[in-house]
Amino acid sequence: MLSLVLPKGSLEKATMQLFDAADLTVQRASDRDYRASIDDPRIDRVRVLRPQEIPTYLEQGLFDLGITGRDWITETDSDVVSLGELKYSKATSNPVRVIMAVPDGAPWQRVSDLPEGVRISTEFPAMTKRFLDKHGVKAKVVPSYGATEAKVPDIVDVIVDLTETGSSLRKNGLRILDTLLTSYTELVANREAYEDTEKRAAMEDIALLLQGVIRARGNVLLKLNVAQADLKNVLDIMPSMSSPTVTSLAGGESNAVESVVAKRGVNTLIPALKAAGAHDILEIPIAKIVD
Ligand SMILES: Nc1ncnc2c1ncn2[C@@H]1O[C@H](COP(=O)(O)OP(=O)(O)OP(=O)(O)O)[C@@H](O)[C@H]1O
Ligand SMILES: O=P(O)(O)OC[C@H]1O[C@H](OP(=O)(O)OP(=O)(O)O)[C@H](O)[C@@H]1O
Ligand SMILES: [Mg+2]
Repeated sequence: MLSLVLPKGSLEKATMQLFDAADLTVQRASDRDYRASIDDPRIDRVRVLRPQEIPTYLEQGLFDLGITGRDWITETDSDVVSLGELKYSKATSNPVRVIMAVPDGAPWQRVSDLPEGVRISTEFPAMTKRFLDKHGVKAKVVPSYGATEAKVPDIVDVIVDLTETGSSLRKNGLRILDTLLTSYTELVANREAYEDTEKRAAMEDIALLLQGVIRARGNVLLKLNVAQADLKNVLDIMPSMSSPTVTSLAGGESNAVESVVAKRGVNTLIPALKAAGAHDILEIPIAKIVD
């Protein structure tokens, strides 16, 4: 029923992993296979394409639903409907930023310091021109097709590029002057398809599954048993999403407690729970959390 377009490149691996974890496994013969399928009654066609082109194809109605970065939606100024941010990038769950950067030793401290005729290389010429206009800077914007950091200081004076971990900027001796955009990966739809009741329901189902996986990341389920006398001590230190579930065990003075907790911190939490009187402690991975 829905046609779906997924990003090739930086987001490809993380997107395939997300769909797999959402029980929407993308089937394809190899990573060179750009026509894929998903064994799901709501999805009838899957294509893998460059994220730069995805907003335009969605706007034109060539696909109903897709995944791309907010950076390319902004750059192409496409009229699409967002079904929400999906919090993952190439390497982390943090957003990427479109930044303006200059060599460490450059004399400029802010955008308005840039002299007339300054040369700027970028994969985002439209966004860069809008930003320069806002700051009243007249520059020569040169389109880049990648490896943008390598072009300063000899080919251009300034770059506008993406940064995620900051490692490319550090390796190339660059300093951030300003941020043009903070960009998450997004689930986006064609406007007309989104207005169709059945298609919208299918899109929302898919969004729910994908968000459920993202929400579960970094969390685990802890289950334990504790005697009635120690219950309060255990509950005092047990974190939870809302409040821990407490069930009394058959025939006695003992309780089972379960709670969703952040994985980070479990290394200190489990010994603390044990010291507070908990026993039979289980740590269980969670596939999805749907609010
Ligand atoms: N660390 C990252 N570096 C680059 N893009 C990222 C990163 N994390 C997420 N993205 C997103 O992935 C998309 C990158 O698209 P792009 O077409 O440039 O792919 P690419 O992987 O950079 O391809 P190539 O390696 O050929 O440059 C953008 O929407 C961008 O926001
Ligand atoms: O902050 P970081 O974690 O270092 O990530 C940002 C880098 O990743 C992207 O490059 P990409 O791999 O797309 O290569 P390209 O420049 O050739 O497009 C982007 O253009 C930056 O160079
Ligand atoms: Mg790139």
